[in-house]
Amino acid sequence: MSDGLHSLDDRPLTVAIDGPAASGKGTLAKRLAVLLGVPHLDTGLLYRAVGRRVLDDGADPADAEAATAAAVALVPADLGRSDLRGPVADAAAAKVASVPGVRAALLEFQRRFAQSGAVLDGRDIGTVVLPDAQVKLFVTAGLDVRARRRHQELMARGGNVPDFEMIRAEMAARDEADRTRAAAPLRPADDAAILDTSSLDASEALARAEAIIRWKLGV
Ligand SMILES: Nc1ncnc2c1ncn2[C@@H]1O[C@H](COP(=O)(O)OP(=O)(O)O)[C@@H](O)[C@H]1O
Ligand SMILES: Nc1ccn([C@@H]2O[C@H](COP(=O)(O)OP(=O)(O)O)[C@@H](O)[C@H]2O)c(=O)n1
Repeated sequence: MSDGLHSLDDRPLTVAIDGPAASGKGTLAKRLAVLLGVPHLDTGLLYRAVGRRVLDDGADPADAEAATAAAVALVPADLGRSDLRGPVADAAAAKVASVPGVRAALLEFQRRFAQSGAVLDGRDIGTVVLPDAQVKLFVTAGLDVRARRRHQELMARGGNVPDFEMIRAEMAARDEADRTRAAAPLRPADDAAILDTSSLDASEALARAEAIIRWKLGV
């Protein structure tokens, strides 16, 4: 564990990071986990993997029964698939994520993962998965900034990349669906600190997050 960064009480240190698409929450979560010496779980991968399973079965990711069955059948190897990124996986993930049965099936795994301390990033970590997390961050950035980051990320990965306008429109639609769904909508927890990374690079965002954590933990 990093110098002086430890839990407030006897509980293992848990950090909940939520925010919209490509706000930088995964990059921050990964770096914070290294800093704190705890494991990191990218919970978006769970929904992406469920979406892929439904597509493999030739079903509609919005079909609650098919999506719930896929979530129940999820195995760790699914998270290592190479086709979990890109517009098709994005859309499928957001559709299965609005199904309550899917969310229920994934909840226990996420909580167990955090039992000995962890950093989790997603949409409902501070509100539903780990409501008692010692530190909650809501990472955000302007839509244009986020769409540019995702566009560059996909370009660097190679292959067929949708143009910027398309990425921006699909991202706005997915954010809206995540914010307005009935089941665990995307919103900051009441006790979350808001971290806007629009004009911060990844190192600056990490430094800001570390300062927030030190303040929260009083160290
Ligand atoms: N603060 C930042 N400034 C600039 N680019 C960033 C920043 N944080 C992340 N990125 C880049 O933006 C893209 C999306 O970041 P990521 O952490 O995957 O976002 P999220 O997990 O919120 O979807 C990645 O290519 C990442 O390298
Ligand atoms: N804790 C979570 C994580 C992801 N999700 C869903 O899964 C989708 C993909 O999440 P992600 O974190 O991988 O997406 P990006 O922010 O990387 O674009 C989101 O758009 C949500 O619909 C969720 O509902 N709850």
